[in-house]
Amino acid sequence: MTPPDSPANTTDSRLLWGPEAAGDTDYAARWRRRTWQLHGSVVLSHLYALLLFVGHAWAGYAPWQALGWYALWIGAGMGFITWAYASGWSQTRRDPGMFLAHQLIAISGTLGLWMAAPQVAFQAMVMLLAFSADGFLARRRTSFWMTWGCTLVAVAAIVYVLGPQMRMTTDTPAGQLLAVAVMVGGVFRCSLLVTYFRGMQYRLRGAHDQLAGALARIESLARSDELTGVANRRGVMERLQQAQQAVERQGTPLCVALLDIDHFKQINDRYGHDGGDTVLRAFGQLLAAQVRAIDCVGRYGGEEFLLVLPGTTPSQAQVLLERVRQHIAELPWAQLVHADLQVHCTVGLSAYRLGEPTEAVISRADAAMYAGKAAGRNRIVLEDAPALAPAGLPPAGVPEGTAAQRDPASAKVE
Ligand SMILES: Nc1nc2c(ncn2[C@@H]2O[C@H](COP(=O)(O)OP(=O)(O)OP(=O)(O)O)[C@@H](O)[C@H]2O)c(=O)[nH]1
Repeated sequence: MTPPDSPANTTDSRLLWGPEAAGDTDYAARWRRRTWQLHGSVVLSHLYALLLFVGHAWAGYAPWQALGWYALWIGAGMGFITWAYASGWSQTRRDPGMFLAHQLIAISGTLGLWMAAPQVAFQAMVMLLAFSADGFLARRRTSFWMTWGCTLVAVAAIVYVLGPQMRMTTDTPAGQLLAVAVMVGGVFRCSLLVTYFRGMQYRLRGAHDQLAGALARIESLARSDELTGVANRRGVMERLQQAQQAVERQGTPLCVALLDIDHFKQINDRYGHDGGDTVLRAFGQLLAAQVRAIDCVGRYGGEEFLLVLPGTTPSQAQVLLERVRQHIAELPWAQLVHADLQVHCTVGLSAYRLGEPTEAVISRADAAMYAGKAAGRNRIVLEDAPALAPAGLPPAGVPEGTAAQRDPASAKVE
């Protein structure tokens, strides 16, 4: 019944600890409700025990006087605990669930009855064990061991002292019925505890599943780019590092490509930030659709995308990138942004060399990409290779031809 530690919101300095002390009002309300439920179940169990002892007295197995003292003791104890909960006094104790008090009242009451009416010792023992089963609920080590220690000592002492007088009340039909009722009550009380723990287990499992789901979503968000839906820089770099490790083990090829949308600033200037965002989104989604499942597309910077292509040679990568380049040109930009818009990109491609850091392969792809920009854009440049013009397009800067031929995006947006 003792609450676990809880986060602090606003604190109540009158309290030593517990949910109210930590200012967790939701948790405090839940905890109070559960405490009252448990307390209610204990009170009902005592009432049931009392009823059984009334039966025993009525059947002549126990003196009415002993029963009276028992009822008085348990009634006073339960009254005290109810007051402690209701007044908030229990919250100032180190054991706000009053766990130990519950146990001591039950154990001492049952022991008293046992001594006063040894004829019902067997029944009292069953009840004592049932009440002591609450020991499972103790959070504090001392409460747990004190409960079990007291129970063990009490049972052993009584068995040694009253052993010869102990007997089952099975010599009359009423006694048999009472013995069965006692057993049923004991088992019922234990099963209540099991049900309580089962409920707690399910609640914990539910909370755990929710947390695991939330964590998975957070992890995925931490690695994906909100605008385009592809991996963000962190995500694509992690993927590159994983690919690098596999390549180091297996010696398979690995290529990286850096794709930079040409004259993106002018796209932004002419069609607004929303138009630019639409271009980025469509660009990222097209890349993701064109690559294999083991490849990774990530937004490396503003209008720069990084492709990680494990198991791919530079010539295979060039085929893929050429296909991507053509698909980009064929995207329905007129519907997406504006009829005048044409989008193309410059790509730098490099192949991973065994033993080098991942930054090195990216830096070569970056250098190749800048070589492509310098050579007129809209082309794929392999590291250490001359930045040739793409098939079907004259190299940028060629004086003859239209502006669109030289540089479609810039020509349209300038
Ligand atoms: N709409 C939009 N624009 C962005 C985003 N991130 C960066 N940018 C813009 O992208 C533009 C990049 O411009 P530059 O680095 O000059 O490159 P560029 O205009 O593409 O020129 P080149 O790369 O030389 O062809 C800048 O104007 C940035 O503000 C974004 O998330 N959304």
